[in-house]
Amino acid sequence: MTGFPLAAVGLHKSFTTGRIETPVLRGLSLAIEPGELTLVVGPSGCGKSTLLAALGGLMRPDAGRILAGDRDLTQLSDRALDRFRLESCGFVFQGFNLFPALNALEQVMLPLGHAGLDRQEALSRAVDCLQRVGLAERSHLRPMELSGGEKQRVAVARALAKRPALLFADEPTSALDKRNGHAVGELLRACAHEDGATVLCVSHDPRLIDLADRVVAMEDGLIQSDTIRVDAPPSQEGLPS
Ligand SMILES: Nc1ncnc2c1ncn2[C@@H]1O[C@H](COP(=O)(O)OP(=O)(O)OP(=O)(O)O)[C@@H](O)[C@H]1O
Repeated sequence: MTGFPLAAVGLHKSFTTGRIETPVLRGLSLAIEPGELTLVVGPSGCGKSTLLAALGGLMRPDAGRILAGDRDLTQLSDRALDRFRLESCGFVFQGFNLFPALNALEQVMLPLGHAGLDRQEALSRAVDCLQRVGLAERSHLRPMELSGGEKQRVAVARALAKRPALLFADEPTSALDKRNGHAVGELLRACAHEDGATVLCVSHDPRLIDLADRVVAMEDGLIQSDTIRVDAPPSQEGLPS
């Protein structure tokens, strides 16, 4: 699905633990575009995941607006926000969020069923995406039988299979070796460049900087720098299956 512009306008978010209120986003504004892989980098705790959660409609900010195409997510009811996520968003979470009882193929197929695809189409997309992340031979295995890196690749396949307009990935290569990390980065980039999705990725991984169209650096809940990259990406290495 082709993406659409997404913008945070003056976002504020604080978390309160006991009596201590910690401001995490401090009036942050950022606009990202379809067809681009935007990478958000910055020190641990600076608010990257909080920004991603807000832009993906997973968390409501305390103040500010989130414009997704022609909608302001902060004005939507919980139900409308759930629908927005279901229809438009794919997520790769830091903790992978896989279901213990499902094998890799079922993990990828499940959200496709929720999105209304028939079983045959869901199966064909799931098989294709598991192959693209190099897991064709391991699609019958459950999370407890998979390595951390394999689980992460299942989570990536699940998000890609949905062909979302907006793709959010939080540290999607943290458990991956050089080759698989690069290949997942290439897949995120292809999702933006070939499918036209709006792709936002949060990462410490320097391999992704080379693949990103734009690198946004955060510090203390604000944008510190915003760099459009013009370098040609390295060639695709492909994945073992
Ligand atoms: N639900 C929450 N309740 C309380 N504090 C939270 C919550 N979520 C995040 N925080 C705090 O907000 C701050 C920013 O967290 P966030 O996960 O956005 O940072 P980050 O830049 O993504 O960090 P990392 O690179 O380590 O993942 C941290 O101090 C974190 O402890």
